[in-house]
Amino acid sequence: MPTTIPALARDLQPALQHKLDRKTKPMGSLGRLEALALQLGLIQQRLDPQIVQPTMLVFAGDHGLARAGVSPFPPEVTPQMVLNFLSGGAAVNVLCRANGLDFKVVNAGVNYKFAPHPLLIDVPLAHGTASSLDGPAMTREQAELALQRGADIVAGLAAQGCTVLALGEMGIGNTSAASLLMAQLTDVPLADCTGRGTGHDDDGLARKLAVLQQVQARHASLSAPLDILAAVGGFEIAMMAGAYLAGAASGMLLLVDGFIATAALLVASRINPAVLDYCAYAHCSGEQGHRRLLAELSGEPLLDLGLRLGEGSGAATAFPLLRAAAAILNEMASFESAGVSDKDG
Ligand SMILES: Cc1cc2ncn([C@H]3O[C@H](COP(=O)(O)O)[C@@H](O)[C@H]3O)c2cc1C
Ligand SMILES: O=C(O)c1cccnc1
Repeated sequence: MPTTIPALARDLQPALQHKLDRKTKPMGSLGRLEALALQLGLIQQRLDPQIVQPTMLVFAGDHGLARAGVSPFPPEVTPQMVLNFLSGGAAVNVLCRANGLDFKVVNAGVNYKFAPHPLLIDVPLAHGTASSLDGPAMTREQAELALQRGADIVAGLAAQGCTVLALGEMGIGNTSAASLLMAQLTDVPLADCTGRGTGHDDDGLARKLAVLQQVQARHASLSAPLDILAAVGGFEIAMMAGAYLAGAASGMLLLVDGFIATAALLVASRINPAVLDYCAYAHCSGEQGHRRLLAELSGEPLLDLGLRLGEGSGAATAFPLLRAAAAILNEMASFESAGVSDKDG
């Protein structure tokens, strides 16, 4: 498991800032696009950062807890949606095509036997996690293996030259796992970490919270991030945590999606906080808890569109902002090159 993530070297910051400041615009007038450009330059350690083979990986896994009624949707939707991803019809497919991201699905542990497919990376750890109501969702060994598999997939992308990685997820019941992870790894009360997921009404939300309180009580004694991850799952979240760590270790910019993707990042950041230097936060999800979770990580979302889907849909939507940031740095004229007068002369 890659635990060595180089701290972001800041030596290039003055030169990058100067390059941005000499562009034909009032200083700072491109706002957060300038901050994004600076971050991309620092991550790549170059004044002309390049977006190469930007890739969306959607990790899918089933959750034993889903049988306890924590989601309004049945667990069968997880494999059905994976098949939808493979045929290119889901929201994330459409948004990746619209915005020029490569797309792959990772079977991290879905309760289904998939036929081989060019878009599928089929590396399941099991046919879904056990219910965290009855015991740990997975063994500690499975959690470690999941981190490693996620990391290995991303190391493969890095070898192909990928510089921007977005992660998405699919797994009925996974807002529950994400809420439990957040409550256990931060000081935020479980009720503030728990939302409507795929659309619970008030009664459904109350039932979900009651189940999650039982799960939390069962695992309350745990404090090590890997133990907590193993206790509440899921396989897709664990592989995403490993993927973030490997992406940072390879010097990729990591585009973070919604509530579940950010919960996976929270786990990764408790393993190695340096991962956070490599992250840009695509959006603030409508899911209760996400705004607070972003604040815990000091993450400022780029967009706030009321999206509450997951799959990587928010990351795919925000990706063009990254292209815009790189284009500003690489293609805009400077006061000198364009012969435009700067203020005071
Ligand atoms: C058709 C459909 C497509 C989805 N795409 C993402 N999710 C999202 O909903 C699930 C989490 O919500 P909960 O915890 O309430 O089950 C995840 O699979 C997530 O990615 C979907 C959910 C559904 C029903
Ligand atoms: O923000 C998310 O990732 C999210 C929110 C609701 C349901 N599924 C995912």
